[in-house]
Amino acid sequence: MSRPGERRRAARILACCALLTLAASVAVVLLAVVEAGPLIVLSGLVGIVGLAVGLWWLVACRGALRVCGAVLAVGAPAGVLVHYIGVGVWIHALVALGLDGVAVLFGWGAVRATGKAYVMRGRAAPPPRRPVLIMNPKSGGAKVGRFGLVERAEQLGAQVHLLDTRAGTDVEALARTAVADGADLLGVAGGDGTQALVAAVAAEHDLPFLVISAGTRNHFAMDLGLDRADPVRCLDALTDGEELRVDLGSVNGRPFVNTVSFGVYADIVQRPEYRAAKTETALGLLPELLEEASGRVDATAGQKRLVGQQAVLVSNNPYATQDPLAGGRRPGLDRGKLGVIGLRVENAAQAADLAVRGERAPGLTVQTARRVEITAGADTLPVAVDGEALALSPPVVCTVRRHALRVLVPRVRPGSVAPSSPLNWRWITALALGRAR
Ligand SMILES: Nc1ncnc2c1ncn2[C@@H]1O[C@H](COP(=O)(O)OP(=O)(O)OP(=O)(O)O)[C@@H](O)[C@H]1O
Repeated sequence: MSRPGERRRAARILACCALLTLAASVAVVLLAVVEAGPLIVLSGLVGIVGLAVGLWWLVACRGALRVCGAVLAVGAPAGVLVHYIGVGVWIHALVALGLDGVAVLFGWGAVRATGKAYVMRGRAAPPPRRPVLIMNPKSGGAKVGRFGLVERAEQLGAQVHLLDTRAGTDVEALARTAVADGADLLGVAGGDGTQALVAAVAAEHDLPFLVISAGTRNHFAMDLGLDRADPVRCLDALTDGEELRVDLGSVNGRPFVNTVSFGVYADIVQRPEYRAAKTETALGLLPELLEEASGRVDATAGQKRLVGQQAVLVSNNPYATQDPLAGGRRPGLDRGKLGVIGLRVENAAQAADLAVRGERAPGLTVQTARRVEITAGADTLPVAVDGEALALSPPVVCTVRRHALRVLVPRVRPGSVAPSSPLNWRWITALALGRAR
């Protein structure tokens, strides 16, 4: 489907389907209200509030209140379900939820058909002649060995350096030596922290950088649209690649590709016991960390001041926070902006407010900025940079360098591209009526 006329027609059909499905969902809810009375709407709302309050008590309190929180967090949604079963509308609820999901899918289909979905555009790039790849044999549960990455990379003409995980390797120095020896591409098979360090050296020398999804989380690879299930596919870039220009973050001069966290999360990941027992460690520390004034940070994001935040997340390009289909993803890595999410929740009422009103609640700030400065009362601040635990001296300044990094990616990438902004139903309606520009 390449011609504009055909695309427009397809977009209009999909927009009509989205609106019809949404209307069907509303009709099902109205039918349920007619059959069972308006109390079911109130019941749903009470369920959401109960869940939020329960979760707050679970994470922020200890002892009996924590137990009550766990019971409430499970009991509130279960209570709603029992109520809906009792009055015979649970099928309505399920069908309405399902229809909402389908409506959103049609909506995004319409957006994509118009070509309005944000896509990072690659440009043709010649294959590298002297690629050097740094591989971490331990990352991602030994993916380098399991997927035979060394052998495959060497078959494709790359020189491979394995990290010495016993002694520890200075990856930055290794990358600099490779450049001095004539590498015309640097690449990493490993975690995002290692990716960032080598990416910065590549950016400094204006060399292309190759990301191989051999880490545990591979968030950078995910938002580049790379295959996270099979890291071998990332090596296709060496023979059939294209180049993306993406942004590189910097926190007090140290590079980052994904996120920098301040506040409770950064504090928790500093603890040595965290790696082995994530949930237990978090639950053990959260009540004090959420309460303590000393752990709070202030942030200045562009013109906006965020005071006394329990957690601040700064990301290399903003996350699609409102998209149900794109949650936890960045639609583009090339917009020259930092995403900023600040959280300040003092009590159960504010947690409930957050659950009901989302981004409109005062406890949550979501915005973008080109520079973010974090200050705190303490001399050193725990900071998680791409998941790595560090301690930095405040003020901590995060900036982003637009298009600083050339990333060589396979021309054919299976990773889907996340939509760029929340679905705009007014625009979808205009599209369905043939009035959208
Ligand atoms: N520069 C290095 N030199 C030697 N060993 C390293 C180095 N960096 C990491 N390692 C070792 O490799 C292990 C895994 O590394 P890393 O945390 O980067 O990968 P990962 O946990 O799979 O990725 P991520 O959690 O970022 O997705 C570390 O626990 C450490 O033992």
